[in-house]
Amino acid sequence: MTAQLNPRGDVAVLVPAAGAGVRLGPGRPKALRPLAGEPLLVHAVRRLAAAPSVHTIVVAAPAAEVAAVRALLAPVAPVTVVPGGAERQASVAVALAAVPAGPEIVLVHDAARALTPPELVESVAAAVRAGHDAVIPVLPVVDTVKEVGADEVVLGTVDRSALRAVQTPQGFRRAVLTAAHAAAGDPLTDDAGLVEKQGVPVRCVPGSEYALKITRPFDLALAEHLLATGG
Ligand SMILES: Nc1ccn([C@@H]2O[C@H](COP(=O)(O)OP(=O)(O)OP(=O)(O)O)[C@@H](O)[C@H]2O)c(=O)n1
Ligand SMILES: C[C@](O)(CO)[C@H](O)COP(=O)(O)O
Repeated sequence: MTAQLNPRGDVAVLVPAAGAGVRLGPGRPKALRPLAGEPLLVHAVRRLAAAPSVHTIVVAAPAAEVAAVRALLAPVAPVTVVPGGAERQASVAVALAAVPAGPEIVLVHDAARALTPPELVESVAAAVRAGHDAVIPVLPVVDTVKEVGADEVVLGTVDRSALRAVQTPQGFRRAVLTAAHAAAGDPLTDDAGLVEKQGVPVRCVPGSEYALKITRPFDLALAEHLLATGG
């Protein structure tokens, strides 16, 4: 059944989904690869559409797959599909430009984080609504972290108490994200990085283990297991 988005919602979600998935190995663009019989992107969009605050979803698809992605997502939720760029940052910029007037909170969410629960979408949006201009979900770093030289010899042990692993969705007041992308230079790996460069404080909220980024084959196997066991 096609989900309905909330016409009174205040959140637009941009979904960069144009990556190749090189680290996953040869195959179709990552967002279109199957997870328990459905493309990663379908899992991701279904969960976004289940978040009550979401008014708009814009997907940046691989340029050659725009028509296919429109057809794929039509039964899932009403979404806008645009062609993505060569870098994640460019894909986000194209999607941002396609957001209609209305939503004043914009979330950016990797298609590759296909099992992200709607509750995380809501908690990030709520933190922006509460007055934080930029919000990221984070998890503590669980391993010891070493700085290593080019010769693979350890230079030192990093104090991990101040480190966090960063997930998506990352949430922003719309004007803040728009300004950060307008000022962007060389591509960065996340949108909060662009906002940081503008001097805007970025607030952390608790992330979710289910928001793992499916990057390597092990991650896909883990996601399959999580789905099979009720994730
Ligand atoms: N030009 C790009 C590159 C990445 N992405 C998206 O950004 C998210 C995070 O990127 P990542 O998981 O690293 O995906 P890939 O770039 O596809 O991975 P790889 O580096 O292994 O090719 C993904 O949903 C991916 O589709 C995008 O929209 N446009
Ligand atoms: C945006 C992101 O998912 C936050 O962890 C991450 O930075 C994407 O990085 P990648 O190198 O493109 O996987």
